Amino acid sequence: MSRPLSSLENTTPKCSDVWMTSLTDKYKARPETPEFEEMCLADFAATCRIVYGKQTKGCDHLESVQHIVKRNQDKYEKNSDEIENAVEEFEQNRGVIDEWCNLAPESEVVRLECIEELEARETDCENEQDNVPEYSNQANAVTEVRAIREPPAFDPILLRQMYQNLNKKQACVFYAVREWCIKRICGLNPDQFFFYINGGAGTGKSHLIKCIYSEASKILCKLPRRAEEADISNPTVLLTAFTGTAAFNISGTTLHSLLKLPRSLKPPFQGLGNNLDEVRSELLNAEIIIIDEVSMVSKPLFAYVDARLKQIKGSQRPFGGMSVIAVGDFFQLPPVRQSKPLCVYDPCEIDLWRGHFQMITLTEIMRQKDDVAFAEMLNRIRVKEKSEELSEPDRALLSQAVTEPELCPTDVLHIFATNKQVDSHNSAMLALLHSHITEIDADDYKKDPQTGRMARQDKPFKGNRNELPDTLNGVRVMLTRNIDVSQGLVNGSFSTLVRVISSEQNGVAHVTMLGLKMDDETAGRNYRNRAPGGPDNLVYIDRAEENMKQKGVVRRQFPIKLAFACTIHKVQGMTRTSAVVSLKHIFEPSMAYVAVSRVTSLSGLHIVDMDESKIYANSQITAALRTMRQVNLDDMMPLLKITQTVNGHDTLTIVHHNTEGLPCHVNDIKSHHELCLADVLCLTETHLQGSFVADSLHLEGYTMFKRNRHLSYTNVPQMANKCGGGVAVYVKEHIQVREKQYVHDVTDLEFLALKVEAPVSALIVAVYRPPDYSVTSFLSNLGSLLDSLEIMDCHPIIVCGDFNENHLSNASKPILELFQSRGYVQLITAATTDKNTLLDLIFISKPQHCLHSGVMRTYYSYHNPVYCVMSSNSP
Ligand SMILES: Nc1ncnc2c1ncn2[C@@H]1O[C@H](COP(=O)(O)OP(=O)(O)OP(=O)(O)O)[C@@H](O)[C@H]1O
Repeated sequence: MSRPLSSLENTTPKCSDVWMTSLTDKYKARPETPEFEEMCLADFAATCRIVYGKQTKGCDHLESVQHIVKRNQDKYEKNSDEIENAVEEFEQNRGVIDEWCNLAPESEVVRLECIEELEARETDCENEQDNVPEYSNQANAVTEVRAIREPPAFDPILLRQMYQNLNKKQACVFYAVREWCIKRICGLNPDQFFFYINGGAGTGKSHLIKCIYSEASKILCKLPRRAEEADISNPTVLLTAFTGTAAFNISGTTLHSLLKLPRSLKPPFQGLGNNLDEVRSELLNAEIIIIDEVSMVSKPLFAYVDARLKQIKGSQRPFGGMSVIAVGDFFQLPPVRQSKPLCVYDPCEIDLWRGHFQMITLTEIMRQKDDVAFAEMLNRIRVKEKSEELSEPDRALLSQAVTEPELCPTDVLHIFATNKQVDSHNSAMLALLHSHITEIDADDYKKDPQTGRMARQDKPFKGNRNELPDTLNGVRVMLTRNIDVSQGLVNGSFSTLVRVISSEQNGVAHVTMLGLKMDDETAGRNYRNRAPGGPDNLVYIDRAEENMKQKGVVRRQFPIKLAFACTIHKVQGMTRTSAVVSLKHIFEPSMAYVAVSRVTSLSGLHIVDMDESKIYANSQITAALRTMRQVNLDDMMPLLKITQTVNGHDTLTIVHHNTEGLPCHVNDIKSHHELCLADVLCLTETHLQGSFVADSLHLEGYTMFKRNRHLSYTNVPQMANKCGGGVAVYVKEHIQVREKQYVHDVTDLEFLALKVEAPVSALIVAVYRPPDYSVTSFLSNLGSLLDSLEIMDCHPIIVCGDFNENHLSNASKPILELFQSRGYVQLITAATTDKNTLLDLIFISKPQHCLHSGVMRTYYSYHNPVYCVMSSNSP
């Protein structure tokens, strides 16, 4: 090998001393001693330092590498043998942990149980996803496909009551989504929205989303469609939840089954493959997706939903361009597998939350609304930090529920933190209530290596599934699988085992079906009366199949387990009148809150093993929600906001609404949060007939004035005899008012005039012009009316009503022109109907008296109400 360049540069061109020996040359020339004879080149290179001529001169510190290594080993690995022995001993005996166990036995038990519980939850979760019914597997039951095709059929009467019961905050959200849908069908292309509906347990989140789902579906089905691409019956709103229980609770479907999500969410993303066309044709019309129990959705699952919707919709916009309503309470149970909740930022995961979602918080507790003190206490413990103490009043209230286990009612659900506690309670209850217990063996099959067939085993393998007690009357059981989500036969449904059906196989009785009385009477309709012996209204379930951990073994067993007690993780979303809750071994934030908030009143709650330190929230959630953007919903209920700021003593609030039928909508009017703020409520299209007024039409605190259609037309019989029309005005009882029954020279006009004398003096007239009533005749009669009002010399004059003249169109507006020619101003500027037209108008002779005006919202009429707030102090 040649010498280094630096050395060659110092030689003459004729110099022949250009070569030097390499490592190999030195190896070849190594001493012929036994030590070097045996040495390979690698060892030689590693242990023998190559010393060049120059270096040897005057160097006294030459030392072999081997020597250095040995010296360092002695220095740093002095105790290595002892350490190795100690580790081995520790592995064998776990001495340190045992020592800890001696010091704090209770904590150690809890620690071990928590590990066990977390493992169990992870298995549960796998089962959860595993058990989502497959599209093709259910030949004879109602399948998930049908659940999608046929939207949840809510009873219309019940649904109407649910709309009427919406509290103010719920109603604001409902109207916000409703308005978005109206804009969508009117072609106004509103922006995609991402709402997160937050709220403690029982604040009515599920109630609200059922209402939103129904209303949005009703409106969006009017969207123009391309017939060749989509079936009109396909859903426009997807109602989903993470768990089967939550899905059934809202009559929806699980996210997994709807979007055909794979069991493992690990990257890379798995597309729908051959199923894409089928799923796309079902979901192409969908505009909004509602996801309930979002607090249990992990970030990877959320990212999968986003990717799946992008694929289905063929759009790269977030969630494929669909608007999303995520619903849930992050202060309740978190996602499984230690994943961070969606609202907590994690730089290692795809974040679809922070940039998109805006929050709406429901605060009024509806579940415990008859026990307000309890409800308010629940709201406080929901967000209690670990370092905080319970306040004295809250401690006192909770202590009313604290009791001893032996004093608790045995027939109510017991809720524990760990599976071990649950199993022990279930066994104890079984022994207490049932003296004779037999077990239903699992049917286990194993692949025969010779025939390749699955052969039934004489005896079942031991497994992690419970054998079931064959004993009748009163055994409480819970389903452990999603048998049929659309039918409410889901993992976590409670029931009582009532009947066991057997048939003989090879001379041995073999249990083939179990008859259950479901706690939820609406569950399992299609599974009833399947057993011989006539209808008994029981829900019959069959054995379900699952792969066992042993390779090639399949088990067929009834997917139920004892349920005198259950874990806290099974009760999220449940409402009970009574429950026993143990706070022992609670191992996660929010568990205590979820458990104690299931009951409707404090009197139904029995707490055992009270431990205040177990009641705490996850501080990461508190921090994340504090900084989340809020949706501003003030505009949804403008009158509510205004009446909080004005002084009711010297203002007069006038509302007009075309009711499209007073008798059928009077309950909607009574429950409307803003209509009841009107001092003068003018209603058109009352559809009333005759002089009799039913009690139901009475609005509390109001005096009613009315004029039916047939009295309004003297010279136009075809109008007088037609159904519909009619005007009524409700005036608050404290207001001094006189009806102007006979207004001079005015005929053939549907109107009602009142003179208000205090607190604000005004003439108020409600008018209705039917769309088929000639404009010329109407204008002539309206002109006469305005003349007569002028003569009364009382201002301001307010004429409100449905004039069926669209003030948002470019067409001529003769009615507006007539009013303007008399000096009136029209106050309403925004659309008032579901077709984006402005038909409901308020004309005022002295606009300076008007403080506020605008459009309110309703759900039960094609028209929205309009309002104006008048002041007596205006110039
Ligand atoms: N506006 C309402 N009027 C009357 N009852 C209501 C209303 N909202 C909710 N409820 C009732 O209150 C109870 C709790 O409501 P819901 O299940 O919707 O609450 P939630 O917020 O979803 O609770 P959780 O977080 O525990 O699942 C239910 O019985 C429901 O019917």
